[in-house]
Amino acid sequence: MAKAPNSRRWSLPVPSVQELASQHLHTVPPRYVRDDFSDIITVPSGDHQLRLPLIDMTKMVNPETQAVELHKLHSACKEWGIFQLINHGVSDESLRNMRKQFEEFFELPLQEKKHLAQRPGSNEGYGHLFVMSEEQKLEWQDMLFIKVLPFQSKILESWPGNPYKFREILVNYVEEMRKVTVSIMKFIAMALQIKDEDFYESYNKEGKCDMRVNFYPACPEPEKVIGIHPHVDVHGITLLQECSDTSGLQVLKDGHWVFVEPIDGALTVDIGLILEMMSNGIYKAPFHRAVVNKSKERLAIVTICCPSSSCRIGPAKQLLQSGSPPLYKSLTLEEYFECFYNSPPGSDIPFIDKLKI
Ligand SMILES: O=C(O)CCC(=O)C(=O)O
Ligand SMILES: [Fe+2]
Repeated sequence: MAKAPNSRRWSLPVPSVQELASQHLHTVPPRYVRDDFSDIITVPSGDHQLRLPLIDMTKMVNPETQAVELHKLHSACKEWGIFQLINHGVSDESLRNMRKQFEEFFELPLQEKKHLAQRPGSNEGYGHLFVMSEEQKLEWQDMLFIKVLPFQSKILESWPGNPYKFREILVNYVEEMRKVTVSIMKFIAMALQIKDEDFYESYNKEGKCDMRVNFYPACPEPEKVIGIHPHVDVHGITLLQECSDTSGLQVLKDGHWVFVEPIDGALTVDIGLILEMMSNGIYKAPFHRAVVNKSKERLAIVTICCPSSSCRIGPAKQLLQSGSPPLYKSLTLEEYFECFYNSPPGSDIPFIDKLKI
């Protein structure tokens, strides 16, 4: 039996769900059956669904429409913590190319993908996150986790070399994602009336960025499994590219799980806990999860951004000048992640609470 991880920094190896799904099972194996969820709805119900706020980047740039769009952005971040972003400047070509590369990666034979399998001690690679015991229930997904920024030539080797254009396309994609992240953070600073340039510049050249690409195969009993368990993102900000029109991502809004309906070319932007802390709780990192589909697979490319490691994680000083008390502790990025990785899996709420004053 493999040695169990002693922190969330690495994960036990688990079977490939894609391989399981290819056996055309009629039922899912017990380890995937989630009796702990009673509210799994796997297809949008139509008329009465709430819709995520939609933010248009060009309207934030245009002086004539800026004030109104910034107000929308502020409300979206306060009330939802997540929104869909259109006209964000990332080219269709870049989105399409990246999607194609990841689709091709997941279509490779298992043996080929296993060249990138996670190793004990690290989350990087092909596998699963946060599996810490042989008894733990599993999610219905396979995942590739790679570090992308700050870019160093040695991290190239940990990226797929097959498909052969993968690395070149990823370098371009990440550069575009970095630009859009800095722009969003700049508009968020404006919406919060924070004048400190570090608030957004810390996501620029020294900013950290990882990618998590989730592949959710079709599932014979989708209402019995979970694609990704409810969680808040612990980083600064997450940009998610949907690769098809299959919905799966859900956000908890006023006690209800709301589907994020894919919009062609849009990015879904999700506030992470670091940004919640920096905004002194004005913005909230939302709980979200993914469900899976009976007949369709789904692929989501998730770019996870953090400020540079020299940045202090805690309420922005300008938000405290009016006498508002800090609601969160202030710590280094390293201390912050130490605290996260050493919290047991499934304990996101205690983790957040540990950071509150
Ligand atoms: O794949 C999805 O739709 C959700 C992914 C997600 O929440 C994550 O990777 O943190
Ligand atoms: Fe997430």
